[in-house]
Amino acid sequence: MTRHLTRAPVAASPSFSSSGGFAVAILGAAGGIGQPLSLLMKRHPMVTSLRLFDVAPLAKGVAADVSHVDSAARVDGFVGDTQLGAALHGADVVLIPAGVPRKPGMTRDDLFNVNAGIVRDLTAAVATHAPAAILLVISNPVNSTVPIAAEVLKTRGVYDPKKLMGVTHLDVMRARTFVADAVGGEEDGERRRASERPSYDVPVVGGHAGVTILPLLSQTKPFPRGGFSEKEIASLTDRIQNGGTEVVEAKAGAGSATLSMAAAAAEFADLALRGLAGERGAWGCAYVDGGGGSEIKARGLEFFASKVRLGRRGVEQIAGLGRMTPGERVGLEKACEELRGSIAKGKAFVAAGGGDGGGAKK
Ligand SMILES: NC(=O)c1ccc[n+]([C@@H]2O[C@H](COP(=O)([O-])OP(=O)(O)OC[C@H]3O[C@@H](n4cnc5c(N)ncnc54)[C@H](O)[C@@H]3O)[C@@H](O)[C@H]2O)c1
Ligand SMILES: O=C(O)C[C@H](O)C(=O)O
Repeated sequence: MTRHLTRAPVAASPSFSSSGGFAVAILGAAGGIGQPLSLLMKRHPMVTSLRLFDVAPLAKGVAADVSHVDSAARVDGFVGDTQLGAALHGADVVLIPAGVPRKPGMTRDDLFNVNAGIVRDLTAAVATHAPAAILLVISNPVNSTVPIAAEVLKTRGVYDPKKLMGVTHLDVMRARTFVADAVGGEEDGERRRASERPSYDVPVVGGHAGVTILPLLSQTKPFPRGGFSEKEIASLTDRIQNGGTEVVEAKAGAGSATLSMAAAAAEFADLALRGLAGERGAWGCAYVDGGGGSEIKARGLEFFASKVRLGRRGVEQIAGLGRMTPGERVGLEKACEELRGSIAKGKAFVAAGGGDGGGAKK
């Protein structure tokens, strides 16, 4: 473990919640997402301990680098299985962006063979060293990696469905951006001043892959004057569902979304931290156990992305799907059908291999 102090060391307590701050661990901190996410979490005013873990030795360099940013958080770098337990010990929030990203032509499910084992093993370590932490899974395919994490936590007897979330917030961020661009536009080629740019909230439910990404444009707030035309609905839905592929193709083999993902993960982690601190009104969309409420439960789907309110115990309230248009209902059918298979695949993976977590039991 390499320790970088940017302020006087805080007391060696497993959790700093009582002193007004939180301990955050990032597993996969040396990666494309992990690095900018480390920077953003270092700047978060509620973070007093930031643990940066990776199998790559670069995690120590990232920790050294980020530690020079002038904020309260103590930054520690950890490398390899033997340091994973120390990285996790007492963490309040654990973010997992570890795993391989897509290349052009691949689906997120094509990452399953590599990333399923990574998420399984890291979750096993979380179960041992930070069983009460809020666990935010970024690694793809999220629709399957979250069920994998749940099964591992169940095997270890520490599963709290309120504390496990798949991070789908990038879909929400994209929806906000694309809707604002479409509705606000740029007039006469002149760039609007930032203060004039309209801002919209669009719930995105379902999951995080292709047709499972279901933007509920009819629930956009504030609802744009004049609404959306059928053509706009079709093109916005398509762009939100394929935003990830747009970036994968633009990066041409060098990876997938990293910077926007780090921004989205940091924004979602902020909601989780605010919830932990007891703030009311920390609502966001995430892929959770029981998501979508009774309508989705009746379909037998255990996981679904929907609007959730975050609080001291993690997910404290799950919103129903609300009124949907006939077109959104068609989308819901497609999303549920695909999700059923992805969830089953994740669960079967753990059932076949056990939830013991291979090499990362520490
Ligand atoms: N949820 C989302 O919206 C979303 C968005 C973008 C990317 N992703 C996913 O996030 C993952 C990471 O993407 P990236 O671009 O950062 O990839 P990357 O290859 O740049 O970084 C991954 C990092 O994980 C590390 N790693 C691998 N195995 C590990 C282990 N067992 N323990 C700790 N660290 C380990 C690697 O060393 C590397 O530093 C991918 O699966 C990608 O598909 C998800
Ligand atoms: O598209 C990917 O593979 C990465 C991520 O899931 C995204 O939506 O950007």
